[in-house]
Amino acid sequence: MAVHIQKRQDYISWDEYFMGVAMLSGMRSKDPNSQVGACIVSEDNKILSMGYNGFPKGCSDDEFPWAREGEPLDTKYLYVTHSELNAILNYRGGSLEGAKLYVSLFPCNECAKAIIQAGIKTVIYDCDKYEHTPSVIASKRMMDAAGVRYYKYKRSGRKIDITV
Ligand SMILES: O=c1[nH]c(=O)n([C@H]2C[C@H](O)[C@@H](COP(=O)(O)O)O2)cc1CO
Ligand SMILES: [Zn+2]
Repeated sequence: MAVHIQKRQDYISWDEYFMGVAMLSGMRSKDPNSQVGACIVSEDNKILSMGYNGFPKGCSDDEFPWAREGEPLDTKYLYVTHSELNAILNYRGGSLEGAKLYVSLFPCNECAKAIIQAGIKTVIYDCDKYEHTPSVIASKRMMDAAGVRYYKYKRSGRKIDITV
């Protein structure tokens, strides 16, 4: 008689998988203060794109500034591309209509515009450390108006350990 072998039970969930991929992408960031990662997923759970915050192509990580304070031209803010925008721009396959975005930090107002216009319908975020800033308040206002759903990722507490 055939022996029935049960499937593994401790496999990671879709949410752990996609937020894990977003966080892993963020580990590529050179930003000394905030490493942000994003992962765009189709409605049927296929990964479409990933991104992290960094300077645009050709703009050297060693020459452009990483400072948070000082003259505007001497800070990172005028130069850095956010993880969500990078993930949207990295996708060359066509439409993102109806897609989901996993991101380790709540999207700012500029990313919210790109998310809405790209047709992304759901945002799953981890940290919301800038929730009281005008940028994030405006972001939520726009996503509410545009019908983009957003919800906080529920951390499972599972430690995902990969040795590479
Ligand atoms: O949605 C976002 N996505 C994103 O990639 N970022 C990036 C831009 C900067 O490199 C960094 C924020 O820097 P800081 O926390 O030091 O202000 O995170 C920042 C936001 C703001 O919410
Ligand atoms: Zn942004």
